[in-house]
Amino acid sequence: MRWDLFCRVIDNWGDIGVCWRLAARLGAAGHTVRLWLDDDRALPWLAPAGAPGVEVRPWPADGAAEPVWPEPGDVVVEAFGCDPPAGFVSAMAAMAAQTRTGADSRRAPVWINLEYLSAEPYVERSHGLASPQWHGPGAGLTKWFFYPGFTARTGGLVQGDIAPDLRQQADDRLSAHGWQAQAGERSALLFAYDARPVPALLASLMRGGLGPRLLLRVAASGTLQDDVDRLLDVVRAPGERIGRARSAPGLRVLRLPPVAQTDFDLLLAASDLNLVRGEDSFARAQLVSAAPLLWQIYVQDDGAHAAKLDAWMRCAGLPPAATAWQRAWNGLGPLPQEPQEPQTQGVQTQEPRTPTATDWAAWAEAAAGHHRRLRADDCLVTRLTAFVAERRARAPG
Ligand SMILES: Cc1cn([C@H]2C[C@H](O)[C@@H](COP(=O)(O)OP(=O)(O)O[C@H]3O[C@@H](C)[C@H](O)[C@@H](O)[C@H]3O)O2)c(=O)[nH]c1=O
Repeated sequence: MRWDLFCRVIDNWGDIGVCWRLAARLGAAGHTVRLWLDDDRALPWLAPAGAPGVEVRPWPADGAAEPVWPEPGDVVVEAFGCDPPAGFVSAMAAMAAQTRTGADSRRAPVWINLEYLSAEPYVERSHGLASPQWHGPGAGLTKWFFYPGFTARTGGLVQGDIAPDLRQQADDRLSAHGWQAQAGERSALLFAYDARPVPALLASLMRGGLGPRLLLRVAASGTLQDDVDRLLDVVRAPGERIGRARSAPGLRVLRLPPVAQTDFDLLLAASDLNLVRGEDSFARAQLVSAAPLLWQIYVQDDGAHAAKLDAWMRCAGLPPAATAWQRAWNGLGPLPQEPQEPQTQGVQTQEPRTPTATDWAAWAEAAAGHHRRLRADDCLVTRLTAFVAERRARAPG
């Protein structure tokens, strides 16, 4: 099928990261995709080689004159409710009108709103719902909500071909760059918005079974690289990327440049712990790696991110110490080794508990189980194409 995928880059790299992954996967499955982007500045490093079947087209800035839009394809996907341009939607509506009057045998495109990923219960309830359009250029059309998710009653996750020997491939690739861990050293990938609790978190994790020696690979993170350097005391002599951390003995730090998304997957696959953020790196880490992950969630002004985090932790079956580390990483609770404040007068205070290697082992087991369950599911692209085929079958012509 021919797909038009609209992506508005709001901030960071999640919008383009999610859309590029979907576009590339659709292309790999034999579809053709026009990816309409309002900001393609990340593409030269995120997707330097492009992808078969995917053509990137500019989406003119708001207020700029709209181009003469080509005829819409079989499916139009707007990512995260980004509202495709009025001229394009008018063209969709015109196709639908001609189909209805029998003036044209082509089908109007199926219009999908690809939503945010969450493990919250509303996702199963809302997945696949119709949103009839009453006003504006799309009046008369129906937009369909498609929710990625972690269960069979959602749209699933973009999986694609994940090679069984990905970890080996990853280790080889990292060795070629000199980014590999040394013998007896574990490795973690840090991709974060905010580096504030990093040294204390790492010290706690290393005491809790991740140590005694750790290589921390710090991914490019946009604006926060300097913070990470300062907090971890990274040595910044020319050509020297190895550093040391103030509060975590046994830690070696490697600062990475931005890498292509396919290489980013290898970094995730090669690490014993992934500290990921946003949506795409978070989703990907649990698919390409059986190792534990810590998710730095995108903060929402109304605090809704806390419920979103809790829902995912339940779905991933995180054991107690992992839950505490996860909440602490997001500023939602203390680190496991810190004394707990009594909640109410008279209630016995929980003893401060230092995490142990058992905590790490329990977490690793839970993470591996969650990874296996996800990998047993089919790909979002399979579910999306089936969903589209069903809509087309119900509205023939
Ligand atoms: C560091 C790095 C990232 N990447 C890619 C991986 C991902 O596809 C992408 C990062 O996207 P994310 O992990 O989603 O994190 P993110 O935080 O960058 O993105 C987002 O989170 C969403 C929840 C918000 O709605 C978005 O607006 C956005 O903030 O960048 C590389 O390809 N190479 C790299 O070196």
